[in-house]
Amino acid sequence: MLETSALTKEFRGFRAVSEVDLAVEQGTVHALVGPNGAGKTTLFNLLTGFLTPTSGTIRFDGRDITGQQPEQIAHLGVARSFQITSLFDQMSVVDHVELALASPTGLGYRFWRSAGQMRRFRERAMALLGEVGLADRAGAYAGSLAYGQKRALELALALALDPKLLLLDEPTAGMGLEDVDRTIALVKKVSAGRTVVFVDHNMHVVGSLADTVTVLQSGKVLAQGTYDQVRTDERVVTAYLGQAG
Ligand SMILES: Nc1ncnc2c1ncn2[C@@H]1O[C@H](COP(=O)(O)OP(=O)(O)OP(=O)(O)O)[C@@H](O)[C@H]1O
Repeated sequence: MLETSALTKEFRGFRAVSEVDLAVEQGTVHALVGPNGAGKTTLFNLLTGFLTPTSGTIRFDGRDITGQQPEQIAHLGVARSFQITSLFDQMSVVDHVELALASPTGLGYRFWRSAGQMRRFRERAMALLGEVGLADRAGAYAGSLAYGQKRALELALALALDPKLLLLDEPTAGMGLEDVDRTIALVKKVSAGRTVVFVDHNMHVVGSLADTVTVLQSGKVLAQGTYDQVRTDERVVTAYLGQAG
C-alpha cells in the first residue's frame, strides 16, 4: 500500500530523514517510533506531501506520488488525523463531520448556500460518530468536548474521507491512562480492514496496536519488525536508554 525508497529530507544540509525504506502492507497497522528528533514528523509530512523530499521516492497504492501536493495525495486516499486540534469551537460535532463528508464532493466550499443538501450527509455522519463513540454528542459544540472526545472527532473527520491509508499523528498524546486505553480500543476498531500508520511515544500503545514497527533514530531506520522483535533489539534498547537520562 505504501513504500518509500531511500527517502531523504534535508534542511540546509541537515538530514532529518535519511535514506528511509519503509514498506506498509495493505490492511496492517504500522507504528513509527523513535527518540525525540528522530524524524517521525518529518517523515509524516513527506508522506502527506506537506514537505517535498530532497531525494528518494514514495509509492502509494501502485503509483509514484513523490513530490505531489497534499490535496492530490489526500484525493488519492491518504487521510491524516492531526495532533494539533483543527476544530471550530462554535460549530457542532455533527456539522464538522457533514462538512468533511461534503468536501470531497466540492459541496463543502458552498455549504452556506446548501444547508438542505448537507442534510443528505446526516445519516453517514451519525454512523461515523457512532463508530468513534460520539453519537450522543452530535449536537454539542466542538468547543465543549473533552480532550479525548476532540481527538475522537478528529478521527471521525479523517474517516469521513474513507481513506485507503490512515495516518495518525500521536493519537494518545497528552492523554491520561483511561483515555489512552479508550483510544487504543477505538483505533483497533477503526483500523479493521484499513491500513494505518501511526506515530506514538507510548510503548503500551505501540505494543497493543502495531502489526509492524519501524524505529527511527537520527533520521535513519534503526530497526524494523514486529513489536517483540524491535523491543528486544539491542540497538533499540540502547537508543531509548540513551534518551532516558
Ligand atoms: N523545518 C525544519 N527546519 C530545520 N530543521 C528541522 C525542520 N523540521 C524538523 N527539523 C529537524 O529535523 C529533526 C527531526 O525532527 P522531527 O520533528 O521530524 O522529529 P520527531 O521524531 O518527530 O521528533 P518528536 O518526537 O520530538 O516529535 C530534528 O532535529 C528537527 O530539529
